[in-house]
Amino acid sequence: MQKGNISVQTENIFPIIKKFLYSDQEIFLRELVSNAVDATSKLKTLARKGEVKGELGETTIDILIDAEAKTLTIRDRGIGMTEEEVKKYLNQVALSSAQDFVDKYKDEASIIGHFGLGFYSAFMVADKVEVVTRSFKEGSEPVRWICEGDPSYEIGTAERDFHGTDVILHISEDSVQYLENSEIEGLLNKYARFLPVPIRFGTKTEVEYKEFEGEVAEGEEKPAPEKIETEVDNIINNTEPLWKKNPADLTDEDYVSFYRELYPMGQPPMFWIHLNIDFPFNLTGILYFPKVSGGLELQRNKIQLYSNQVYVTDDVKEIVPEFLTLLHGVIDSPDIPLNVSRSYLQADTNVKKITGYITKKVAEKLASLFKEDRADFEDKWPDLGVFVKYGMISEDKFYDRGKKFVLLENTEGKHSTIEEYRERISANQTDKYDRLVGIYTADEDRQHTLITAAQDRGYDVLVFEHAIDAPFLQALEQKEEKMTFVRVDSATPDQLVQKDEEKENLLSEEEQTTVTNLFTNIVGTAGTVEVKPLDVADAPVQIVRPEFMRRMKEMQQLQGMDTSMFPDSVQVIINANNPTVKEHILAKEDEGERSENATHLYQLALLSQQMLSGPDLKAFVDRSMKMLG
Ligand SMILES: Nc1ncnc2c1ncn2[C@@H]1O[C@H](COP(=O)(O)OP(=O)(O)OP(=O)(O)O)[C@@H](O)[C@H]1O
Repeated sequence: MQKGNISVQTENIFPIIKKFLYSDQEIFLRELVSNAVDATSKLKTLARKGEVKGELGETTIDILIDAEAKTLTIRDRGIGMTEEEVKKYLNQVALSSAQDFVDKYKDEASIIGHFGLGFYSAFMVADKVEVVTRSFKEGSEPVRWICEGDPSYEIGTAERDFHGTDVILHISEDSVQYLENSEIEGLLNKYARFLPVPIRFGTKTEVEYKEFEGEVAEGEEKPAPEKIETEVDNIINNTEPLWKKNPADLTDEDYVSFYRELYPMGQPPMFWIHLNIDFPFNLTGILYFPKVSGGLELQRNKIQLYSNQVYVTDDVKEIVPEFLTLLHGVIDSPDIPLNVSRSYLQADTNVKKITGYITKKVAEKLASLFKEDRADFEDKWPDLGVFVKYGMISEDKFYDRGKKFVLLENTEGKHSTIEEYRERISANQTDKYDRLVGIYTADEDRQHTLITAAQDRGYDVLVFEHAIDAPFLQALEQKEEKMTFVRVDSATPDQLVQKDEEKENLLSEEEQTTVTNLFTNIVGTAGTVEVKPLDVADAPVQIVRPEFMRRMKEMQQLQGMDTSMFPDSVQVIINANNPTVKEHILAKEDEGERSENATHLYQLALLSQQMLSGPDLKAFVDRSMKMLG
């Protein structure tokens, strides 16, 4: 054995690396298996060029645990290294890159990817690393290199009858979990699932039943099938994941079964996009549209990021726009810098281009679905809507594309694009300021009375009942020309779309004052009272919540502010022109009867919006019975 000293200052590297990467210790396996894959791929490339003498033979990578010797070995049959190369790559490259790493990240709190640490990460879990390697080059002698993590190493001869490299980790006391099968299997599943070279970890038993094939004498039963168990290699990875294949060669079933492979528990996706671009950056992948009508949060963090089939992370926030994190699937790009900090990543021009590209592809896919089969698109809208609206709210570019296919649904289940909607309502729902007024409900059942009243006026009532709808209609108001939205309960039906016409008030000034005072007494602090000349056919008492005030309050609630101090700004509108007001209130001489009738009308208005409960509701029911009797 020859001894030497590694040329860089490594004495102090261990504590720093261990401290930095403690929580991410497990990436050592990804790094070492990636090196093994690289070495194997390089050999295959050389073989294709005719630069390898003799047969290539098996190229499978083995992961071996020896619990007794406390070693974990990563064995490849790749290009291997000569003694010179070991000295060059392991002593100089690997260890000096570790030094670079420490220099670079000393002051950096967050690190993404951790690539660039490579071979050296072995020392995060091992206190001694042994490498036995033999170059594919003809006449190469096997070499053994041993390093215990300090600057000294040993190099000498070894036994090995095939080319490639064994990296033998003598696992340290505080990392013994890496000697357990289940732990290693879990890590391989996470990081190595789609690596391009087969990776074997132990064996598994395959069971087969063989039917009895001999003669069965008459009256005798055929013997039960024979159970045959065979030990076969346990290859843990799929070397040709779907996203690397040519979309033209794939069927829908292929995509669906790949989705199942990624998310065994999930519902089948609605559709997908196969991404494939070489220039100006390299990116492949498949993005699936899940059914998102349920909880939004459940859907997140389902996109996995790969770099040349090596799993990197499922935290893709910096790479795809926020709304696209609702999608599922895989993005694979060697062009996303992985060894840098997040802030750098956000500013990176390649990442920006990738983000733009993905957004564009998603919008194009939706646009083509919309164009090709509108009926199907409408069927999927309950799941798609949230996603499209979210995108339109959060990305200007997506808004411009999305406005062509975003659908507004009305209470009759009819869907229209913004343009179609504009056309449909412009005649009847343009107000005196020349604005188009969209009318919507947030709760079809509860606001049924109000919806009917609006429809009686020929208004179209949209359904906006998802949490995303409030910011969405705000976005429409900002971006669309002369368009505004009001909820059915924001004004009396005739005032939803403000027209210029002044109505005559059938009550005298004095009568109006009497009615105002009477109702103010009854309503108390629950709201303000106003007497207005509405249509004769409109209800005598109505309750409205002005749009602006209600939205303000909702917004504050959304931001987690305590709004209990602000009363619900409810307005009680008395329809001066409804004959009931005259007949059942003003015409009554008896104060008590007058007040009782007014209370009854007020409670009817509350009831029609499901705002009546408790003792008030009981009083209302009792009074109704009495009236009937
Ligand atoms: N299993 C292996 N077979 C052959 N050569 C290897 C093997 N592992 C490492 N090497 C050599 O050692 C060098 C240093 O490895 P290291 O993992 O530190 O860096 P890297 O692979 O070049 O880059 P990265 O930092 O992305 O991992 C490699 O470039 C390669 O030449």
